[in-house]
Amino acid sequence: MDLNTLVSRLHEINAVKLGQFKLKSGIMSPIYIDLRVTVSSPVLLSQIAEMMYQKVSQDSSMPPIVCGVPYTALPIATAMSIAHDTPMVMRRKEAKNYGTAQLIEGRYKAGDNVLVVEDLVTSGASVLETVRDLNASGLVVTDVVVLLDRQQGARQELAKHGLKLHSVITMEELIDTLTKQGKLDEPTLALVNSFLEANRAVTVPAASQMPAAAPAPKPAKKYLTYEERAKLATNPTASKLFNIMATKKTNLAVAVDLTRKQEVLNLADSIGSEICVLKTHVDIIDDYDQDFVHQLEQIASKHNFLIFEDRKFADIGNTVKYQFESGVYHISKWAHMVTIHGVAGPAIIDGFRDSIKQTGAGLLLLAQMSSKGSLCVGEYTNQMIEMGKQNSDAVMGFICQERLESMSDNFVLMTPGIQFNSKGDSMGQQYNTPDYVVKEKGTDVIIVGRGIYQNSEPKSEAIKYKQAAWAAYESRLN
Ligand SMILES: O=c1ccn([C@@H]2O[C@H](COP(=O)(O)O)[C@@H](O)[C@H]2O)c(=O)[nH]1
Repeated sequence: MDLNTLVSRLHEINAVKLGQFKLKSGIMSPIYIDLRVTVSSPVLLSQIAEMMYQKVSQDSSMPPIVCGVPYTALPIATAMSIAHDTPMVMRRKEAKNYGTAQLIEGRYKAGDNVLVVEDLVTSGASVLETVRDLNASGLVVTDVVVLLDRQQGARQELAKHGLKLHSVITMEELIDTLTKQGKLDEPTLALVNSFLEANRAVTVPAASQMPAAAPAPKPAKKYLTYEERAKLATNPTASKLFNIMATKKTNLAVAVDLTRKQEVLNLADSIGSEICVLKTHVDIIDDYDQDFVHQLEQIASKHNFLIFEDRKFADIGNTVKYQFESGVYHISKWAHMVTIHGVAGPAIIDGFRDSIKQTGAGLLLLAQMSSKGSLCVGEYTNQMIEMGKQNSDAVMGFICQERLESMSDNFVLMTPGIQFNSKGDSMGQQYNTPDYVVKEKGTDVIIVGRGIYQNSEPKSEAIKYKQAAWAAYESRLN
């Protein structure tokens, strides 16, 4: 099929849309190419796949495996794979948290070269996300093929990572052809041209960034040290916490769920040398006042630990802003980190931005919970991880029960529901041991409550938890 026919067919099936459209990069565009509709035109879909295959074969040698960028390019890659008997692998957008938990599905071996197939590119961000996961699984990517290059910086961005972009048609060619076919009127043409001129380079969002100059792919190292993670952290409190853990050799956080302020302060001072974080629920303290916070801050700086208010915010952005900054507790003034649920959607994070900009505090997203029958599982968990990745300046990590493959090393993983000698309580709490969650499940910080503060010797019990969690961390490095 020639380009003229291709453009006609795309126009006929309404894949070329004119109006105002928000692109993945966030910019508004007067033209939008929606190749998802091609799934309803199988002959055209297979012709598109063939044109893309031929394009790569002309310019380079065709890699032996194809991988479509989810989701629009999956049918294109599948059509190419079937027509040429070229094996395909599939990248999951989020690793599943059951079964094999693979990010890349299909049969392959480290070092195999994969052609990345995408419908179109603007900044190149989606392609880079897929390349990053393929690389992390030991696969090599040298070539990327798209139907349409929007000519907004992707070619240059991909080249920085050693990736050659092949495109069947460019935006200029598409516009030119539509104009010649009488499908673009003068005012629209002027609008599209000035948009393209003003948006020659669209920035790749931080979440899609890969190290410049694509590294020689090698199987990912499983565990980094906390010192190394401190350097990767994208939130200042995450970095601080990794450093405190490395310096004090402790990955123990204690949940002090006591109801009198003096009890909390006494325990904080007694176990302060053993912990990296002290977790509070200030709304359960009967005699809470600002003096309590003042004293707790002094104890925290004396022993070099961080204060974590486990408030579990869950409302709309505007409300959580007040809950965080105002009221009786003024949490934003003293808490180094707080927990939030994602049920309200990602805009909840905007409620914290003003404060966080000033203090560098961190948000912990509840990706999983320790209680029986928790609804924070499966796709919800995946969405929380994605929310964290999209806001990695504000989000320092996750409350979770296991390290999932999609949780990158810049995040701190904190796990409640820890006791040596109990499996749970009568109200749904479930317990695991420090060794199980840190070594077997790969999380970073254990959060222990009643196992320590209800013990008759809380300090010596804290030392036992600290030693067990640290030994689990050290042994997973080997
Ligand atoms: O999934 C979650 C999230 C938070 N928590 C909190 O951790 C402590 C655990 O206390 P224990 O006495 O060790 O059971 C408590 O403050 C919870 O609010 C959790 O348990 N599970």
